[in-house]
Amino acid sequence: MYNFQILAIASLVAFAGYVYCTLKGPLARIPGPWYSNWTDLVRIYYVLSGKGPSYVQSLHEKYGPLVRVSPHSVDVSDITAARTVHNIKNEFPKSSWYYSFNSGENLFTTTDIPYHRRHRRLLSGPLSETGLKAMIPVIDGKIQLTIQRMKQEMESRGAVDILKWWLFLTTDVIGQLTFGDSFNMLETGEKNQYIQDLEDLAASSGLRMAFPKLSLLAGYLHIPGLQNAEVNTKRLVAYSEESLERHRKLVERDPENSPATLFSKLYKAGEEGLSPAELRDEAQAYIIAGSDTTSNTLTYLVWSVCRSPIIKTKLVDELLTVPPKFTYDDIRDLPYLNMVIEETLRLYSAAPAGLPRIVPPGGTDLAGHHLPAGSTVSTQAYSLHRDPNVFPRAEEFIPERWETPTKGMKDAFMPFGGGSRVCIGLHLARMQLRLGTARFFHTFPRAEVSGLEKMSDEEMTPKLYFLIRPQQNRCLIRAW
Ligand code: HEM
Repeated sequence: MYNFQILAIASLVAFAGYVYCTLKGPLARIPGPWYSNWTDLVRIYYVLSGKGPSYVQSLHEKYGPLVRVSPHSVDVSDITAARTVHNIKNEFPKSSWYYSFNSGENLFTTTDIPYHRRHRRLLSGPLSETGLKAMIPVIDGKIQLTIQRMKQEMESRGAVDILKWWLFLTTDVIGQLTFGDSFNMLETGEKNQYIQDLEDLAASSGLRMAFPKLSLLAGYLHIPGLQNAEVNTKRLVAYSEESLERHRKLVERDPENSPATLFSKLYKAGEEGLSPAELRDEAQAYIIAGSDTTSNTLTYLVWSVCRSPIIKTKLVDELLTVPPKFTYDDIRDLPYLNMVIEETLRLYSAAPAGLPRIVPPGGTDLAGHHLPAGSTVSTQAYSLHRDPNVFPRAEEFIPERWETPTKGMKDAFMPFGGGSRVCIGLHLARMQLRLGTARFFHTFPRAEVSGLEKMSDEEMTPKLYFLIRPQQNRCLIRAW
């Protein structure tokens, strides 16, 4: 009986301590729903249902620009605060959550600032606009092949699944530019093992990101999605190692005649290059970050344009002003084409969810509140791009809003992130978006949304995971 009393008192004291710490916790005074002070489970529920960003946006609408989303993290939608968090000096490092992507340590996942600086310095040149010039013929060749394959599918099926073909395009492009060897999905019309593995990984990514610590134990716990992640990752790593080694040997043997890649000049290790293991892990980052992002953007762009005859006519009329055998230089600066791209990146940001960062030593003041060192602060493009004061009629697709963008619009626009961790592939992405859109509407000026196979507009309401995607993973267009 005596022992029971001691246990009861100890439990009561522990519980009171927990309540006290929670109510006096460092983020307890930040506005937010009461439960977010106690548990992360509600947020996780929405993340797993593909509604994380819209849930956080609903909290901003209710509680203001800084909102507590879990006991240890906040999200900020204030534009000045977002630019402070994503600054060029890397003062708010990425949180270790990025390691749950299971792609090793690379430019995208690393939290180590000196490592990031060195890799970014070495990898930026080939992905700059100038560095990419030499790659344009390869990229354009693959885009023209994509259009040809779309035409064939249109003839045999009566509609084209543009999501499928844009994904084959962007994956073949990044494969070619990374390994010097395409995945040949445009040619075969099928996904290979590498892409299957990537897709399986993406399917379990919600679970891994919602419960990052669980994925570390995946080898010991028999949880279906998580266990496969280990197998998929091993196969992806092996593929990258073999492909890079093959290309490295080719470059050694015949440097003049081997296909140039984004890594060609980095094969030598040491200060001026990256080791084989480092290159392998960067290859993973490129393939993962450089495929679905661009293909989903192209898909939402074509679908949005096809839904509006006025927008489509304006775009097609502009494309008729360039020579029939146009090159990238002919279309690069077409005003309306670029407005359509900006509006797609705003409304259908490929990476709409929170980008978590750690508050540096000394803490910080954001949007009128103090955040202590070590807490997690996120910003999400989904909210920044829907600020009604900056983007009136924010839920509507209006390319014309980019005709004379205000400073507020430019500051709030963060589809590629910002500061020192801004997307390194943004020039490559823009190149594919411009050429892909121009070639598509030049070839199919009367394209419209198809109703074949029960395709509906509701299907295109995006699932909002870390990346955006249509509900049924397809988008049928009558391309003619
Ligand atoms: C429309 C297409 C794309 C979108 C919307 C997009 C979006 C983003 C965003 C939002 C980030 C920042 C993530 C963060 O701060 O947590 C990022 C980083 C990154 N992206 Fe992209 N991306 C696109 C295309 C590409 C392509 C084609 C590549 C291929 C090279 C790529 C490679 C990367 C890498 C390596 C990083 C990490 C950069 C660093 O931390 O220094 N992305 N991207």
